[in-house]
Amino acid sequence: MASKKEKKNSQNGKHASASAPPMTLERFVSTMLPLIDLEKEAEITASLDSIAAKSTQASVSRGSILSNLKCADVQTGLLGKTLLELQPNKGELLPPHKLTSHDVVILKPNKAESNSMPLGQGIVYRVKDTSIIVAVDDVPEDGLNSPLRLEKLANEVTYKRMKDTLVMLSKGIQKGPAADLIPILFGSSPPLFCKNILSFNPFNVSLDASQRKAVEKALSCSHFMLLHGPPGTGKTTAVVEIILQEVKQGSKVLACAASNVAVDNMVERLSAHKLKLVRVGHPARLLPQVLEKALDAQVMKADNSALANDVRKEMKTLNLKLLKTKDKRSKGEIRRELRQLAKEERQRQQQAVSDVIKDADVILTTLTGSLSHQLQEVNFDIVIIDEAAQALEVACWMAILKGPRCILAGDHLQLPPTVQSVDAEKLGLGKTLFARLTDLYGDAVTAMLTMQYRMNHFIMDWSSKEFYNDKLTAHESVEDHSLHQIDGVKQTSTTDSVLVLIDTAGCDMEEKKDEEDSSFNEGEAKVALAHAKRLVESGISPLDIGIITPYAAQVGLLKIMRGERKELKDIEISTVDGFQGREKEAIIISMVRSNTKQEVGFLSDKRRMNVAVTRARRHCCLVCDTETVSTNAFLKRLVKYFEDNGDYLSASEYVT
Ligand SMILES: Nc1ncnc2c1ncn2[C@@H]1O[C@H](COP(=O)(O)OP(=O)(O)OP(=O)(O)O)[C@@H](O)[C@H]1O
Repeated sequence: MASKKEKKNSQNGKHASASAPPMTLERFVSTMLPLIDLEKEAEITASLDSIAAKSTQASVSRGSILSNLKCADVQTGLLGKTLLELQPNKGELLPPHKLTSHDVVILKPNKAESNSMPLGQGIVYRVKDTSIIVAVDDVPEDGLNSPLRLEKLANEVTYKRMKDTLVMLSKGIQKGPAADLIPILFGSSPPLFCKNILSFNPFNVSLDASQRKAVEKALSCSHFMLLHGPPGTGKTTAVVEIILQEVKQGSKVLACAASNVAVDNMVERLSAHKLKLVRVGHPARLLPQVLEKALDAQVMKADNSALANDVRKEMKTLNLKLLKTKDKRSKGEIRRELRQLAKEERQRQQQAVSDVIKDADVILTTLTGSLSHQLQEVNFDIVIIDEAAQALEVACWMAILKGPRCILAGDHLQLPPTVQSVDAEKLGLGKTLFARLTDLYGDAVTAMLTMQYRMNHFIMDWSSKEFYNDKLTAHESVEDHSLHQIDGVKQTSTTDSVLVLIDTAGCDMEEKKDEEDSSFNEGEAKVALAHAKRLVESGISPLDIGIITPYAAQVGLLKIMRGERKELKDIEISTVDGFQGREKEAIIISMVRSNTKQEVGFLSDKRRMNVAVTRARRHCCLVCDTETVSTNAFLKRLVKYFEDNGDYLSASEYVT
């Protein structure tokens, strides 16, 4: 039997069949509204406890509360935010917990009742083994010297904004800047492109032919375009060029992605150019290297902010005067003056924000961020969404409604966004706009990038044939690169090979299941670590090696089995899903499934295997039971490809 999670993920592999009726705006809104609620509930159940409803003790044991902390440090400096560093009151290490960077948290006295008022609210900025740092707007006046606890809050903003967007879509937003675009994205009128394809002078002179074509198509689209970027083909490079060209033509651009990291990646790439960039988002959620582009940083430098500061100083003096004044009438006058100044301070602050936003060429934010209050009244000439195939369609609409044109960049043949609710997934929440528009309009609206800059051609060819109609070409700088060409690496049979298949069939390495129904395979873990050790012994840096597997339980097992072995400490071990968008010189894939029933579970989701194999630059090693996995036709082709084009080894050679 496939596990619940596998069933959920196998749904991911399906696109709407050609015969499915095209989605209408009305059906989209009515289908999605309840699914957003389902997803919100699933997220809360999965990672949080409803704090009021459940006991604090239960939350502590599930890790959504960190208790018995002390405030070890208070620092200002993160663009006006204060960083509180909290450490365990007893012992050195924080207990196991589920708080991660960017979570919204509240701070309470350790013994406070579960429904008591918090001392403050903030965003988790950093999590270390020994402490957790939280960014808050205001330092609590007292309470920091006593034991504290942190509680994770459900981040309901995204869900609320998605619902607001659906309501806007259903209620006459058709009059807004995206009025003409909306019916096109639902298939009721066709998208247009300028007849004369615009030629352009590239800022990046090394753009390849497919990237140039994609930029031309983007510049000439009157409504929307899909930029299809298979692994390593320079999708973000093309997106950056499109943004630069649009700004050159006088457009105001909104550039978004679902994740903060992907947005910051665009900010970093654009920073080298003379552009007025503004990154909208909470400073605690931004990478340190892009902080100077943050809205808060630029607002602090604005004239109106300086004036607002002067007003605040004046208010401080008046407040002191108020304390000393006894006369009732004078007190009344001071209060009136204070109210007036408070109003002025607010207006100047708002003016400073809107000046910075108005002056910007490009605003960069997450899809959720595009509905933040600072952007409420702001419209754009074009909306560009990177990693659009990893974003929920509803989330994309938050940004799309802000402009008459949009470019969606992504690859629907890699993994889609994770949907936590099995029911919401089944009912279509995970179907992306990118995939839907590919089904609806296909090549007419798509520019595909075809030159890839990551993989040796042996690694690429399988993916190219299986997914991209054999259209990919490896750039000469990578097509034949192999591990032994890296400085300091010995030439051995392992570093010479690009593809390696290690077969566990007949080696007594059956899978097992943990209590959460996730599969693991001890024999395979041993083999994967042994192969990693061989690579390290040949001189490959452990930082250049990744071990990836579809199963969370196998990740846990691999980490336990690696233990304290120093030579393997820096090897990254992760699920395939957690590795999307990343790369390593050498990738070892542990497929896990090995059983007499010949079940392959969610290994059969083609997109997951596409992501797994295409993370590797120079060396890809597949560890699997060929007998079990070959029962699936797609996996059988993968195994055969490795057998035909790489080295075939038996797992018994690794575990003598
Ligand atoms: N025209 C080009 N000439 C040389 N190198 C390029 C070119 N385009 C992209 N690259 C290189 O290819 C790599 C991948 O580029 P980029 O990050 O833009 O790709 P991506 O498609 O967004 O990545 P991913 O596959 O992770 O989604 C980068 O190292 C980039 O410098």
